[in-house]
Amino acid sequence: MRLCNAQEIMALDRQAIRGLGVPGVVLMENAGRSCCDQFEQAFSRYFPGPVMVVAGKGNNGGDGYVMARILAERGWQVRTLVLGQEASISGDAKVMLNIIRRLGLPVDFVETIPGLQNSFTSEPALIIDAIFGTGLNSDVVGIQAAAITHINESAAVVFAVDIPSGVDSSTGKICGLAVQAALTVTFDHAKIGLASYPGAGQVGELQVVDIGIPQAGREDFSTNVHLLEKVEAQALLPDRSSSGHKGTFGHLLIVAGSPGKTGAAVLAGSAAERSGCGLVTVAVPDAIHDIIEVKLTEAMSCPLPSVDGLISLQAEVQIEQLLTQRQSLAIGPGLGQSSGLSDLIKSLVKSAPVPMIIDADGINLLAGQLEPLGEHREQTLILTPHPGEMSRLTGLSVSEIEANRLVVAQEFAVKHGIVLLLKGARTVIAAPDGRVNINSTGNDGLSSGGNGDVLTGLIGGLLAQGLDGFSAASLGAWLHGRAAELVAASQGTAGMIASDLLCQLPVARQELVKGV
Ligand SMILES: NC(=O)C1=CN([C@@H]2O[C@H](COP(=O)(O)OP(=O)(O)OC[C@H]3O[C@@H](n4cnc5c(N)ncnc54)[C@H](O)[C@@H]3O)[C@@H](O)[C@H]2O)[C@@H](O)CC1
Ligand SMILES: [K+]
Repeated sequence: MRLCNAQEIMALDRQAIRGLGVPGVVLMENAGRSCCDQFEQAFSRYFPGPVMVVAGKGNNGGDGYVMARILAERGWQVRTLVLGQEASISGDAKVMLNIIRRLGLPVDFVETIPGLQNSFTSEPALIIDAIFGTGLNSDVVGIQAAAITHINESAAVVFAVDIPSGVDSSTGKICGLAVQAALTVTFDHAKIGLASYPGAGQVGELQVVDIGIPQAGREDFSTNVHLLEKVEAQALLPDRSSSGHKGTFGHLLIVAGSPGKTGAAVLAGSAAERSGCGLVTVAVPDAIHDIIEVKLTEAMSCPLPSVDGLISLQAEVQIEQLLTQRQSLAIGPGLGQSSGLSDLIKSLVKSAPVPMIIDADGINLLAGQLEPLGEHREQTLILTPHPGEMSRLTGLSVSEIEANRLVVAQEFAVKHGIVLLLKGARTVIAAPDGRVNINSTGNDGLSSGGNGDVLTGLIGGLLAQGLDGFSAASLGAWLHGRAAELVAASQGTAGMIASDLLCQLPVARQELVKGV
């Protein structure tokens, strides 16, 4: 699903209104009416209410006045609370406000927090949040903040117009606080903030409705952010010839593992086997090679020279030799930390002749020394940090990263010319050219050790099958999340372990192949 930011939707509105002459009140009427249709469809069991529309001073409030009028016409008991003086409402919103005033529908204007408290004394069954939409441009304070607190503390079911008030529509950042909605109806396009956490957590069910912005005039409109749903994931599947052999489907080299972390190497190797790639070699420190030999069945293994159990810098020659006959490299899971490993990673980033994915300890080994990222060959480079690793890479705090996941990932990818996959609920995948996918699959069962190793092996395997970095990372994230959903369908999420995902990876892929 295409996602747009506030500027993009405003540009579309402007083009419709100024460029094509579609009156703004027509769009507002359509928006309010579509909201009413969705509202009634979802909440008919609450008929006839009471319903309270809480309106801000802008056009989001204007949509709220339209809803108040249409719902009242349809028999609902509606009253409207405007956060501001009547004289402060202008433009299209004023036109719509005037109509409900002339109709004699109940409207209160409140300017103070004590006034607001009086207005919330009678509890509505349903609240329509029309305080802020795409026009929100700073943290919410004062009466609007108090209104949002009242809405969230109320037992009423909440419907959000366009976006839950307080969520930044361009980023998903919560501007101080935000309405928690049960249903959000948004206009023309889903906004980035509705799909990207933390804002996505405020949305409830999401519906996108047409409000009559013409298709004509959109020729120049392109958005570079997408919600990665099944249809988008399907388009990323690598070609697979039925007459292919193991050499056709690529050979991945995984460099991973250390004493105490053999499982990371095994999980990455096993996931790569389940990715559809033809051959997998797992190269580990010689100190643990015997263990890996026992644990891995289909994948090949290879011992690398080690110091104190960790792969040493001397391994570089052997890795380069192996890479001459491999199509991709995955490095990082369970590697441990040493200065030799740090030098090895930096050197491989610069010289690896194949697409490469770096995860876990591989990322930590790069932290604070990002210069090599700018020197990597023309080959694809993918980094897959969780927010803690992203914090070490960028110097930002985890809360700063989590508050602005999309922008942080996008800026890093563009700045360093790499693919950056930021893990977490709604994983963000950012390309060096600024494109971003927000993954739609997954669940909290993925919040346990080893799942990142599975993702690394899976993406490495997709790279070996010839996908470009952005596609491999995106498809890998989708399949990984979908596999977790399939596991959860039979056993729930608590107690799900990383190896549970392995058998479900081909099932998830098959869903895409078959389009079921
Ligand atoms: N432009 C159009 O043609 C249409 C717009 N529509 C609605 O209009 C909305 C956008 O309307 P607006 O641009 O008027 O903006 P909003 O209604 O989202 O916000 C109202 C105003 O609040 C002010 N504001 C921003 N941040 C604030 C803060 N933290 N504290 C206090 N005040 C703050 C801004 O000046 C803004 O104009 C959309 O979300 C949608 O609901 C729809 O009616 C469809 C048509
Ligand atoms: K809203």
